[in-house]
Amino acid sequence: MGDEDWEAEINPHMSSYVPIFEKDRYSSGENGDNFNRTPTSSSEMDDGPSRRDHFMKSGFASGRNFGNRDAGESNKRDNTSTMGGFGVGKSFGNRGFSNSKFEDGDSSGFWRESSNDCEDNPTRNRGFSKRGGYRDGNNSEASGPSRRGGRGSFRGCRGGFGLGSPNNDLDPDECMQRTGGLFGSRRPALSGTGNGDTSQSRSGSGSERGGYKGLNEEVITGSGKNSWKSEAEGGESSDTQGPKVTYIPPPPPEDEDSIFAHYQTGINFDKYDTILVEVSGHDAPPAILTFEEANLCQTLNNNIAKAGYTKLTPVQKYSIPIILAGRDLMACAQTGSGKTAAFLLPILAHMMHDGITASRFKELQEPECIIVAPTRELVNQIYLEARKFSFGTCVRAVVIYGGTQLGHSIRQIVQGCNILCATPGRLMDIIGKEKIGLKQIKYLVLDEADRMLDMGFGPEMKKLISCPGMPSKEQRQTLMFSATFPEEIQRLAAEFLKSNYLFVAVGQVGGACRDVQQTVLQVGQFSKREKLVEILRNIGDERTMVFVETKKKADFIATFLCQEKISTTSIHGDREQREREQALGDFRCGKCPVLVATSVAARGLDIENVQHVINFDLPSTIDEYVHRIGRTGRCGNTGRAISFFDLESDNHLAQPLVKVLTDAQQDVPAWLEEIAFSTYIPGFSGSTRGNVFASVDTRKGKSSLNTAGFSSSQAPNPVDDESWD
Ligand SMILES: Nc1ncnc2c1ncn2[C@@H]1O[C@H](COP(=O)(O)OP(=O)(O)OP(=O)(O)O)[C@@H](O)[C@H]1O
Repeated sequence: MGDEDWEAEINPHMSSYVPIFEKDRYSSGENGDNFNRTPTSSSEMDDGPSRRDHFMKSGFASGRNFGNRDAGESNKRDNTSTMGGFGVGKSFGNRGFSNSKFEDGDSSGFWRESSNDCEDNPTRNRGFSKRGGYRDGNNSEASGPSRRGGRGSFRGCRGGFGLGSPNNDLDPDECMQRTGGLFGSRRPALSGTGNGDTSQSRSGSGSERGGYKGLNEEVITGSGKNSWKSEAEGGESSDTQGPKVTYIPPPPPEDEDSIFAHYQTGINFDKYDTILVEVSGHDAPPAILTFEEANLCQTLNNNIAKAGYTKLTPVQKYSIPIILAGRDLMACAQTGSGKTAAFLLPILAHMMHDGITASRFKELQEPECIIVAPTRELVNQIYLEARKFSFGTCVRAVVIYGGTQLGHSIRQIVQGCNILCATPGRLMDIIGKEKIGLKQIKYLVLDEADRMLDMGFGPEMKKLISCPGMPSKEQRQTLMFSATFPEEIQRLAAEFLKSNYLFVAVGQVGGACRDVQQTVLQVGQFSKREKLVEILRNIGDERTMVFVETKKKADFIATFLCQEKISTTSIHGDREQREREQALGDFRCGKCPVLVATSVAARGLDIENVQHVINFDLPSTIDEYVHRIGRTGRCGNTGRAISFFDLESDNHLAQPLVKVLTDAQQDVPAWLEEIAFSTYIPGFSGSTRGNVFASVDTRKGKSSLNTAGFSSSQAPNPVDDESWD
């Protein structure tokens, strides 16, 4: 669709959208951080400061930085962003963005920006110009806020302005259903027709960080612009920092069928038996071959059967006896191969055997096990697994994560807590509030351990193990699991583990799951959208995850696809938690078969029937690639991954990509081999010989290669665009 068509579509709707804006839905921030102006009339939306307010309140990202700008600048920004976006009411989500005009001369139309999504980065401010159009580079009109305007507007549709049309929630139009998934979750708060949840965003979006107040939403402003820890620090809200988050996630269904709902293992499940496994370290107990050999109690065996598990996966065969023997473990096994049960089952078995503190109301709970993972959705998934396997036992699992009301987390905990599944920020908050004591900890599990120990979460993890009361590593059992384990991270991990820990490496060279058919296409930045649409049209309704590099791009591409009448939703760190959960729900149930995601969804998520992963943007590291494509082809099922390789930006990935493809016995395009050859990095080994396992135990001093045989120190640092926690 050409630019003109997009404008034609949006403009007739503009006038009817605008008056819906109601000034009294917003309140001013006391610290001037974010929302220090109150619109005085709806017409202010067309110019002046009110628009900034609108953007902030409509869930625009990083309210803090944005809001701190001076009024003059904000006015300019406001002016430039007006038309781009408001679209309220029916099908706004599409139209809000559809007005975005790309003046970059490209047919595919993506902006040229640094993938670094730092809010303060001026280069990022290139974006939507007046009426949402895009101008590249230094064009003053387009610079700064304009793009934000486009985005803010986009969010506005799902946020503050959804009342524009009475049809907003009811429109049976397919697009609207899509946008319901993509945009809908604040509507209830505004319309008062919701479930009583008066959600506030946590992760930016201008809300939790001080930017937005909806009709019946409670906002308590923080003490100033510095009251928020950076997201990279795993910053989490607490009562003293920023506005309160009031989102209370709906409880999961309690009936047995739902608890044990599972998908079928795939045709390649039995092929797991042929995967090579290496255990290193001293005195490793032998692997078990069947669940019976694990000698678990009857209740656990019943739960395993109800979960549909009849046969152990390799990582389970090796890890279960190791954990049962009380050993520390670092386990590296391919995506989707059952690592969660590999640690949950033996921990539960121990708990059942040794006895646990009975669940009862106590202000300070002392769980026996803490499981940490990098994203909210993943930690929730682990909790559901823990709940499933502990069904009918006296073990109580609890989940706490950011973006939800702190009081809710506390209420869950004080009712009793034996296994605590948590994201790091919320965990540290709760420990700080003395709701969790660590004295009884016997098991500390780091899922996606390489991520938990890298620069993003490593400091939080170190804090955790040095918290008062936390048993020393000699006194607790520490377990680490991931599909990737770069060498540097393994070294860091040693600080957490007893020196005699065991290392289990499962899987074929390169770590990518062989059940995923991988294709790499050479697609330039400005042809990507067209290609994406072409592929998605061919795919039809099959569930597809589309990965992009930045949060803004996720919004943009999702909206673009909606406009192309492809039912799409999105998940990324700037979306409110409620929106994230709604998006995942819509994707899981097939309402929106396309999920556009940033790397926040790259790890761990286990969603039935994801048949395709599309790397619209390749990630900056090969490990991330392995995790992303691992969202498909899980548990013996087959899947497909298509990656757009941009010669302008992805050449550094050519070598490790060739290795991953080769190791997974995939076709390697000649052009990719050529690039890999021409960008030769000394020390890189394209050969699979001598590097049979996805990761090797660094204690053997054998190799400095990580997943792709690519030294992590050579790999570029990932651009961390995300709020993970
Ligand atoms: N032995 C088994 N038999 C049948 N299904 C299993 C078995 N073990 C695990 N599964 C199922 O396989 C799926 C993938 O498991 P899980 O999410 O634990 O994988 P993972 O290795 O942690 O993946 P990732 O690396 O992506 O986090 C889940 O749906 C899980 O219930």
